Parts: sequence; structure tokens; C-alpha cells
Amino acid sequence: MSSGTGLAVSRSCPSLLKLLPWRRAGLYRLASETPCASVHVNEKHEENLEIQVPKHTHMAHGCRSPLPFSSIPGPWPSLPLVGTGWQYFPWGLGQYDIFKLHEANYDKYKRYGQIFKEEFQWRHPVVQVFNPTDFETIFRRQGRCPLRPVNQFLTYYRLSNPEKYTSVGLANAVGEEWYRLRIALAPVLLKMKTLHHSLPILNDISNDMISLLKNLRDDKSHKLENLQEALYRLVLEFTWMLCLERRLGCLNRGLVESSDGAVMISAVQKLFEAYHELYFGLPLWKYFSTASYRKLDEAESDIYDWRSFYCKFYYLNYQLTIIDFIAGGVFTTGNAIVLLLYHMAKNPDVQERLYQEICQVAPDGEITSERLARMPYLKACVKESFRLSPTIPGIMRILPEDVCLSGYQIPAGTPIFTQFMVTCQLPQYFPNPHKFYPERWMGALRKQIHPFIMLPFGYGFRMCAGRRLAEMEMYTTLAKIVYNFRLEHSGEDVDLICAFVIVPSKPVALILRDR
Ligand code: HEM
Repeated sequence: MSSGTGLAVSRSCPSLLKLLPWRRAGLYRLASETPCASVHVNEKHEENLEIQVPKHTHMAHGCRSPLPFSSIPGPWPSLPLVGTGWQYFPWGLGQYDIFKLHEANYDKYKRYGQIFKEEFQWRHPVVQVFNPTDFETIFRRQGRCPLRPVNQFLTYYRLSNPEKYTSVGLANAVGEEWYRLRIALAPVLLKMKTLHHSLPILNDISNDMISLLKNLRDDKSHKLENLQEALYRLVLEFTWMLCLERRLGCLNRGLVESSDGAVMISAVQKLFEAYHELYFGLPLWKYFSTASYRKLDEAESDIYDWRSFYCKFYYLNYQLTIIDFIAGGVFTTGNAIVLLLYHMAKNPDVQERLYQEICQVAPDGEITSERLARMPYLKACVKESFRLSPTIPGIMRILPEDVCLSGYQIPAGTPIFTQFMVTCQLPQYFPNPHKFYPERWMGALRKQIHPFIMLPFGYGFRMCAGRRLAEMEMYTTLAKIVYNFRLEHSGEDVDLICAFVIVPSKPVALILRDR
């Protein structure tokens, strides 16, 4: 086991661990036995952002005589520097489109089967898995500080700006640093757990959103041309309320371009574009300031300036997490709600059944936690939307010990990608997989679904920090909108692209008819 100079690796388990809710789920024992990874940081950090994984190399768990790693099938040849990344070369040179990773992975699943190996930048191997039993093995062995590959460019960026950042951020931290940040977040997470107390406020925000939607849609046709724009405003307002306990004013009718809300929304959008370009492109930013790196700088600076202004003003003690919450929450939840509403518009029968449920449970249209608990169909609609159009197409892990997946030995330290978006659309797991059918998540049908097949918010210690907020936002918004409007969609089906997360390729237009 090796440790870096900047972030020490410790086997000891801080006593605060006992505060974590997962402990009760029985995961504590397994996780506490595994030391955390670290990032090696030295003065020339640009040369050394490698994750140091404490490895336990022994017979992989799960099978008696696993096949060797080298025999895992996958695309060929692997070229110097780019590995098998040539498959995504632009200008028609590669067979796949980098913005259609989900389709590329489906195609490769058909070619190579439920596990295959690719090599990306500098020929580092990545294993892609599609079997829910393998997903379970991975998440049960992820250790005390679950590890995803770091975004090297973001780590580099934040370490290069120490006057602004005291850490690389929760989503990007590893090992003990991540652990420390996650523990510091406990009060915010606790607040999310008790979010139902804030439901009256969330209700008020949703009511303002209904007025805004009425205002933004075309007077005659009732068509709203850009649903995303309205929903980013809504989600930012929700997030702001959670972090600062006050309204931001994003839902005011005349949101002028220079207003805080508008600046923040465009910064978050720019941030995700930059993430995508830097994540999937060649790491040329290490050598000079590329256009994508400058885009990242602009977006981070905008968010930072805004954050520091408000943090000074409100004396927050968890400033660090706010940038992660805004960056991690607005684009993801906004697009998840857009796709959810789109599925509603495309499936009038489902929409009608949901409307009946809402009217029965909440005849006045006001949403409370007690009422939400009596809306199983609403929750099933959200699940079904995630199945067909998840925000995150899969989750990556780097395990601290060897594992056996689909009969192959996977060495500790190998990035493994659970491709659940593809798996969730396979007929062997979901009959009639392309049908939007929320009923499959209810009653006896639900019992037939593998519990690890769909993890839209991840799993275990490193699960999405904003899950409770995102779910609450999705439930309240869906209920409010379906209660007030009959949603319709005309024209071409919405196409999905993978722009770091899964989003519609164009602004989504819906007709919002008054009920
Ligand atoms: C529909 C909305 C959302 C989806 C689908 C989503 C999904 C995810 C996923 C899959 C992860 C990685 C989990 C893992 O590796 O196991 C993640 C991490 C994270 N999410 Fe979300 N998220 C959403 C909304 C939010 C919101 C609203 C916030 C904040 C307010 C947020 C903040 C974060 C943060 C800070 C992390 C990093 C956690 C860590 O590394 O410890 N997310 N999210």
C-alpha cells in the first residue's frame, strides 16, 4: 500500500462513522475493514494525480478458477496513447459518436457480451459490465471509501487555484479527504432526510413555478418551447432554499440575463459542457490551456464569485459543499424532470392514471409528505423514467481487492463501469423494455426486478449526496404539473445524448393545456 505526501492513508475509522445511516444497513463492517485510497500530490501535482489504491491481491472473490484478465473480450487493436479510443475519432474516422456513448455501449454489448474491456487514454484498461449480479458484487466490495476515477482536470484546476479552493470538492475527492468532506456534510444530509418538514416551502416554490410556466407558454397554442430553461430555474431555487434557507428569485417572471440566477444557470451549463469535453477528449490541457479548459475556468470562476459573495453574507460553515451541490444538482435534476415530463406527455394513459391518483390523494393539489407516501404510482413513474432515460448511464468504481466478474479475474485498481442504462433496456430483465410501463415497479412485478439493476443515485457510502432533495423535487414537481396541466408532445421523438450526463439533444417543447 502506498500513500501520497499530501493525503495520508489511515486504517483507523473515525468515530464519527457511527453516525452514518448505512451502518445500520450492515455495510459498516465490510467497509471499515478496507483502507482508503489516496491521491498522490506533490509540488508538481500536474505530473502526479494518480490514484494510489491500497490493493489486496489474492484469489478473486466469487469464482473458483477465474479466467485471466487478459482474456476478456473487447475492441481491438489498442493503439499507443489512445488505446481503443479510436472508435470515437471524429469526422467519421471512428464508428461511434462520443455523444452517443449509451448507443455505442449497447452495440458493444451485442458484439462482446456482458463483460468487455477497452483501453482509453494512455491505454489504461476499463472494464464494462452489464450483468446485475456483477453490479451487486462490485457495490458490495467497494470498501469504506468507495472510489470513482477522479476527474483529473478538475483536481488539477482546483489544486492550481489554492487561493479559491481548500479541497478538490466532494464529488472529486478520494480516500480520507473525501471521508472528511462527507462527514462535514452530515448536517446538510440530515436536513435532506427531514425534508418533508420543508414541503410547505417546496410547495410554495412549485406554485410559483406553475405561474411561471403559464407565463412562459404561448398564449394561444399553450406550447412551451424550452422546458429545460424553466426547470433549471426551479431546481436552482430548490437548491438555494436547501443550502441557504431563503429564496433566490429564479422564478420571478422577468429573470434578466445579468441576474444571479441567470448567471448561475449558464455557468452550470458551461461547466457540464467543459466536463464532457475534458473527460472524453485527449488530455491536452496538461500541456496548454485548451478552449475546453478555459471554459471550465470561466464556469468555475462564475460559480466561485457568486458563492463567495453569498457565503460571506450568510456566514455558512459548509461553503465547500455548496459549489458541489449547485454543480451536481441543477443540470442533473433539471434534465431528469424534463425527461420525466416528456414520458408523461408521450403516454397519455399513464398520465391519466397518475392524475387520478393525485386527485384522489390530494384533491386540492397541495403536496405533503403524508400524501406523497400514499402515491405509489407517482413514484413508479419516476422509477420508470430513470429506467428508460437515467441521468447517469452507469457508475464507475475502482475496487481495493480483486473480484471475479462474469467468470473473469479483475485485478484491484481497475476502473469498472456498471452500464445499467443498457442493462435496463434488455428484454431478459424487463419484458417489452421500450414501453413506458410504471406498473412494472409495483406489486408482484416489482419482486421480479434485480435490486441492483438500476441505481440512478449510486449505492452505499458514496451514493448521491443530493438524492433526497432530487427525489423530493421530482415528486413535487411531477404532482404539481400533472395536477395543473394535461401534457402533450407533438413532432419528432426526443433524442438523448450523453453530455457527461444523459440529456435531450435539443430543448424539449411541450404543450401545457389547463386541466
Ligand atoms: C436526478 C438527480 C440526480 C441524479 C440522478 C444524481 C446522481 C448521482 C450519482 C449517480 C452520483 C454518484 C454516486 C456513486 O458514485 O455511487 C452522484 C453523486 C453526487 N451527487 Fe447527485 N444526482 C442528482 C442530483 C443531485 C443533487 C440535487 C445534488 C445536490 C444538491 C447532488 C449532489 C451530488 C454530489 C455532491 C455527489 C458526490 C457525492 C460523493 O462523491 O460523495 N446530486 N449523484
